[in-house]
Amino acid sequence: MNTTTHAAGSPISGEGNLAPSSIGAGRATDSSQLDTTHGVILYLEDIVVSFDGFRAINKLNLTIDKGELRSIIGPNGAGKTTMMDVITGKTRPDSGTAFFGQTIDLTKLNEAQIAHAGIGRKFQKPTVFEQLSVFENLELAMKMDKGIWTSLRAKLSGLQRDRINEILELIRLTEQAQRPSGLLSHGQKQWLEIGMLLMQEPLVLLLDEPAAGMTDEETERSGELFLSLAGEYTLIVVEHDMDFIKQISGGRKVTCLHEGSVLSEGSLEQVQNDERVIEVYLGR
Ligand SMILES: Nc1ncnc2c1ncn2[C@@H]1O[C@H](COP(=O)(O)OP(=O)(O)OP(=O)(O)O)[C@@H](O)[C@H]1O
Repeated sequence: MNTTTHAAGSPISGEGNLAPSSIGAGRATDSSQLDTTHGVILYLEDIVVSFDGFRAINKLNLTIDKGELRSIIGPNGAGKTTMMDVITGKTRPDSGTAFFGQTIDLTKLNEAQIAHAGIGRKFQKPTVFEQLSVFENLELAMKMDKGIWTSLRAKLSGLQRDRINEILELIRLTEQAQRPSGLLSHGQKQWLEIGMLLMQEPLVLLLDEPAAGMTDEETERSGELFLSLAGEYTLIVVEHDMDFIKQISGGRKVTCLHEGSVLSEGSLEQVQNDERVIEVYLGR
């Protein structure tokens, strides 16, 4: 489920009218400024989110290490979207602890402040500026805080141009740089949006069902992209496509949510063989 508004759970709005939904409102924290002394970049403890008395998140505990590529799975309604809403400040938890690094209390910040601190989110539906070229979309993402038209008119420095070219390579859209982004395939739009997130130099990227609607080839390319980003960035990927999870997880941890808390966590093999996961999610 990908609601943009919440009936309860203390909605905190903050997205501008012109900005695509994945774009945060400013520069990210320098990675050297974030205190990850114990290797932990995101720490959720006993998080509870209720909607009219129903606990969508029920004493959720989750610890993500810096540089991790964590896959989150679970049946519909397990609380995956709500968990991301809590991390990004879209929904304020009723109770519990949520820390970014050792010192940044996410429950005290709004969406824009959290984006600024270095947590970027990509929603399922690509929201690029279709009339603008791929290059211009990346350019805008970098300079969003100045406003759209000022941004487009302002001259790029050599360093900024290099950065855009670097991202174009990474998302494999160098050859499409001058094309209007509306002409890209669904998969290419998704990569462009990831590129737009990267322009803001986030430390953590939250990705909601990134493989949805992609061809097999695009899905595989996305997997390669995520694997190349892990380490330098921390990625949290919510996904239902088990082949994709298999590609990106390797020996990495996978978390299965159910009824608002962690049902199982471990390697994909461990989670897939967990009787409780088979029961509620994977089936026999
Ligand atoms: N704004 C809301 N008001 C009331 N109930 C809500 C609201 N948002 C989510 N819920 C409920 O909370 C539970 C968790 O929903 P959530 O969208 O987080 O699950 P999910 O794991 O992301 O599911 P899916 O895989 O279908 O996207 C569901 O039962 C959902 O109906």
